[in-house]
Amino acid sequence: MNYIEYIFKVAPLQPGTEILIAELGYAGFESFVETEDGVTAYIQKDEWNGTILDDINILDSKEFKIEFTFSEIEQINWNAEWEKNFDSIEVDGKCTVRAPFHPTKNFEYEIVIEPKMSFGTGHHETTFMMLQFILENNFENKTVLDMGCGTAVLAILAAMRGASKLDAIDIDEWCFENSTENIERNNCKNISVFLGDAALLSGKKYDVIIANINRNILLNDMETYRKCLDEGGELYLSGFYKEDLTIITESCNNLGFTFVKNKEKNKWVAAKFKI
Ligand SMILES: C[S@@+](CC[C@H](N)C(=O)[O-])C[C@H]1O[C@@H](n2cnc3c(N)ncnc32)[C@H](O)[C@@H]1O
Repeated sequence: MNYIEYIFKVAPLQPGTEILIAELGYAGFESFVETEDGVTAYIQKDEWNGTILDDINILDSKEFKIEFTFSEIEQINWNAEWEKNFDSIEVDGKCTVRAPFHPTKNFEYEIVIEPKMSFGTGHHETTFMMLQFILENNFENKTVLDMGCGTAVLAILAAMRGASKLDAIDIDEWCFENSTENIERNNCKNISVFLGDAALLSGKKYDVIIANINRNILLNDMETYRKCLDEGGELYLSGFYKEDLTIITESCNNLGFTFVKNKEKNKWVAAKFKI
């Protein structure tokens, strides 16, 4: 499979690189290697088009100077790239997310993720805050949907926290395959993975829905999430910026959800709602 490789030089390096990676991730770039002066980002050639950078706001920002070149490259050894660039993370002293090549750590919850090209290593603010929510709340004997599962890291932690049965759904074939591998690797036998979108949810019911996707998809699929939850159901959302919390909350309120609390990290938000 061929990829398009973008080499970005970013000044000032931080927070420019961090913001750029977040925006590229949401535009569809699938893997990032941080370099001394910026970041190299990859997207599969068949998912690339010439307008891919049109919505990357930081490129128009006067605060940062960003230069880039791009070219087509052939197959990449992702594991070698990740081994060079991926550190394990720790969440609130209770949970670690690491790759198979990291040494084992003595945490209450140890998640092993082969990240490859799927989103969901815990490094992104939205994943991190959702992991925090899962650690802080009761998942014992709950049925859970992880919508937009990426690597399935959220479903895996929810399973470790006692959820009884889980569905993990992603629209991206690579994420579907990667989630399947990660679930097996973490020995979570009660998680089923599906390739698709909210259309798969017709007639389904859960106690908890976790969805870290993006503002527009969350708004679009909110009514479907509502239909999948009964009284007492919980909804955890992320993948949107601080300024979008109002519109997300309004959409939830219109469907009968009550806002419970939110978290903020850099410019990202995660929020909990209840029905
Ligand atoms: C921001 S990532 C989150 C991954 C992981 N849940 C995490 O928290 O790190 C969003 C994921 O949603 C998937 N996605 C995008 N649109 C979707 C849709 N309409 N339905 C289901 N999944 C979708 C993407 O493929 C991507 O893996």
